[in-house]
Amino acid sequence: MLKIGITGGIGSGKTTICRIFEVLGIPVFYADNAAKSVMHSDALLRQDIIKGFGQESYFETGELNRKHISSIVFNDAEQLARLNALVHPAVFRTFDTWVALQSNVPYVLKEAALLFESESYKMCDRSILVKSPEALRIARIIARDNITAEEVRLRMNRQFSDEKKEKLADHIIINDEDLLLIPQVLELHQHFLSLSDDH
Ligand SMILES: CC(C)(COP(=O)(O)OP(=O)(O)OC[C@H]1O[C@@H](n2cnc3c(N)ncnc32)[C@H](O)[C@@H]1O)[C@@H](O)C(=O)NCCC(=O)NCCS
Ligand SMILES: Nc1ncnc2c1ncn2[C@@H]1O[C@H](COP(=O)(O)OP(=O)(O)OP(=O)(O)O)[C@@H](O)[C@H]1O
Repeated sequence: MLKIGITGGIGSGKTTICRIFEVLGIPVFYADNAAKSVMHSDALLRQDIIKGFGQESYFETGELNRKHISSIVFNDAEQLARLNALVHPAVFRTFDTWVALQSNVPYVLKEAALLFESESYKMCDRSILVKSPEALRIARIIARDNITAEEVRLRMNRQFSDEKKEKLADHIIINDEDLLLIPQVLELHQHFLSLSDDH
C-alpha cells in the first residue's frame, strides 16, 4: 500500500486539504486524533500520563484535560519530549493496524503535525508539506480554537521551521489567500495514482 504523509505547521490547513483527498475516495489517518484517542483508551498510557503530568491530566469524567497538559508541555521542551515518547509509539502502532485494514484503494494519507519531527515520514513513501504564511496561520487558529496568539506561537516554536521541513518534503501545497487548493490537490492525486500503478 502506497503511504503518503502530509504535514504542515499549526493552522497551515492540513485537515482542510485532507478533506479534499477524502472526497476523491482516499482514506486519511489523522495522527492528532489518533493520539487523543489512545490517550483516552489505552489504560497503561493513561497511568503513565497521570504519573508524569499529574492527576489533573484527566477530568473526573475520564476526558483528557488538554489545557492542563498543554500548559505543561508547550512551555517546556523536556516535558514535551517525555509526552511525545509516551504517545508517539502508540500512534505508530495504531497507524500500522489501520493501514492493514485498507483495501481496494490506490494509496492512503497520514496526516501528522509532526511527520518530520517524529521521523515518521521515513515510514511513508512520499511526503507533502502544506505551507501557509505565519500570520494567516495564527489568525486561522485564533478564529478556530479558544487559544491566544501567544499559545499558538509556543506550539510553533516546538515544531521545525518551514525551511527545514521543505528540505525533507517531496511535494508542497501552498495554502495562502492567492492559490486555489483543489487544482493543487488534483495534480498530486493524479501523480500518486500513477505511482500506485507502478507499485
Ligand atoms: C497537548 C495536547 C493534549 C493538546 O491538545 P489540543 O487539542 O489543544 O491540540 P491538538 O492535539 O488538536 O493539536 C493541535 C496542533 O498543536 C500542535 N501540536 C500538538 N502536539 C504537539 C507536539 N507534541 N509538538 C508540537 N506541536 C504539537 C500541532 O500543530 C497540532 O496540529 C495534544 O496536542 C497532545 O496530546 N499532544 C501530544 C501528542 C502529539 O504529539 N500529538 C500530535 C501528533 S501525533
Ligand atoms: N484555504 C482556506 N480558506 C479559508 N479557510 C481556511 C483555508 N485553509 C484552512 N482554513 C481554515 O483555517 C483553520 C485551520 O485549518 P486546518 O484545521 O485545516 O489546519 P491544520 O493544519 O489541520 O491545523 P492544526 O495544525 O491545528 O491541526 C480551519 O478553521 C480552516 O477551516
